Amino acid sequence: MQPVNVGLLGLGTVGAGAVNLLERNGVEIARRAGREIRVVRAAVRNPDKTRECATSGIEIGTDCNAVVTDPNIDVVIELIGGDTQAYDLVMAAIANGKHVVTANKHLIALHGNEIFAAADEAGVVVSFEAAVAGGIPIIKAMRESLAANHIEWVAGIINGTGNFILSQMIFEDQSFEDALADAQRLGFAEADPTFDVEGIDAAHKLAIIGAIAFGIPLSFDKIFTQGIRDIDSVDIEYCAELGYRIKHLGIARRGDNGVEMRVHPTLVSQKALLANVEGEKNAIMVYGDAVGPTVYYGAGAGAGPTASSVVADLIDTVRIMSIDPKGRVPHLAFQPDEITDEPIVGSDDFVCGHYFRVQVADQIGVMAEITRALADQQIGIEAILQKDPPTEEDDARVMIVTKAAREGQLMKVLDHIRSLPYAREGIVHMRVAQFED
Ligand SMILES: NC(=O)C1=CN([C@@H]2O[C@H](COP(=O)(O)OP(=O)(O)OC[C@H]3O[C@@H](n4cnc5c(N)ncnc54)[C@H](O)[C@@H]3O)[C@@H](O)[C@H]2O)C=CC1
Ligand SMILES: N[C@@H](CC=O)C(=O)O
Ligand code: NA
Repeated sequence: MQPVNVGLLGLGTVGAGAVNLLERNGVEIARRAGREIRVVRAAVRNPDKTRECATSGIEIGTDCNAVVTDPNIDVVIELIGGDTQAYDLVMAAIANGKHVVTANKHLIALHGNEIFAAADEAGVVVSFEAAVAGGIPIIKAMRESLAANHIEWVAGIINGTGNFILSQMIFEDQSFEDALADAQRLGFAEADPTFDVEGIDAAHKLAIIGAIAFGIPLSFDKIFTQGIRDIDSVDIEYCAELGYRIKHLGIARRGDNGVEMRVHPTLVSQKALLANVEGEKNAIMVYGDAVGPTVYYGAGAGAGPTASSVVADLIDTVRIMSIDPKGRVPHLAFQPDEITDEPIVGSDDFVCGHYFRVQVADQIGVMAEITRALADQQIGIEAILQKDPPTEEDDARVMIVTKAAREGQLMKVLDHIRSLPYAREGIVHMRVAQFED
């Protein structure tokens, strides 16, 4: 049988990782795919740059359009990132009848609805396992292996760079900036690392997870998004005393009013599996009504792990090239005409435990006032910690973890505390994870 010809867009961290993997495991990969797979052409920005992979046998140029229109190419792998040029190129590849593999969550989260419709129309597949949690086969697990379940919630650490930074700050005493620089050097970070530290990359991934879990359109712009930049090391310490780790989580959950989709720093019980996921590792919990909780753990970033998913998608693509398009696994798990809009709830309706840190003048009655404000909103207390601040001698710091409560009610409490004459400026608020392993 004729080999399958692949055209590559971008030969950076993941592109080189994919070429290396195809080279190293080529024989075994061909035995699995049923055909030999060869990368015949690649478009790069700078052809003179030294690559992290062998390039013999690959025609290297700078014209991406020439790759996506090349009649000799069967599958296009898009690894340039971003959602402008990548969008035009992926749509052009589809229009030219090519199957596409991409690791680009930014592209899928923002334009996936349109891309998948075009792919279905053209009878080609667009695969994107590497786009969510790098090397962890979470798309396949949710789209195929859990297909019998009503999925109730998904919660996970889905940005390797952010988790790496938090781990380095806690265990290596590294500064935020130094840890981010290391993540960039190691190839985990996005081209624009603000995507990692501001939670945007995690929100891209959560949009994909939510669509696949609940049969809704990709809804990136409706996701509540907070990053890790404002996490203060004192809160890391206080939360540890209270029995929690701070993790940056993406959470998608079906509630009574619709679907909750949120990305933010979260207090996770130290005993929970997710609390103990370190470095660039990712872990995702999926709760299905039949299967119960399941956990998927592994490397969420880096050349090898991401290439593992890219090449697995490529093998799948080769296997299904001869199958009738109607019989293929749907892009977003649900048949295209079964995807329904559901309301995505606003932050006032999030229901979870809350952590807040407030600094107050150390006077009699202050604590009673704070606990009364919580009681007035029917919010129970899980734990309280009081500490002296390092400098202001007449002040006290109060840290409270509440029981599950509607966020709108908690906000009323915080507004009330802010209005008290003895409350200092700047209340820190984080949410507490509600799931159990
Ligand atoms: N690095 C990682 O751990 C992971 C990356 N991804 C995704 O994989 C994709 C690629 O990421 P990396 O390989 O890390 O990025 P990278 O920056 O190392 O590589 C991208 C390459 O594409 C080239 N490029 C950009 N625009 C181009 C154009 N118009 N024509 C030709 N070449 C162009 C760049 O020069 C660069 O060499 C991104 O979408 C990223 O979000 C996904 C999962 C993990
Ligand atoms: N920058 C991303 C790469 C993988 O998706 C991350 O750090 O998780
Ligand atoms: Na994945």
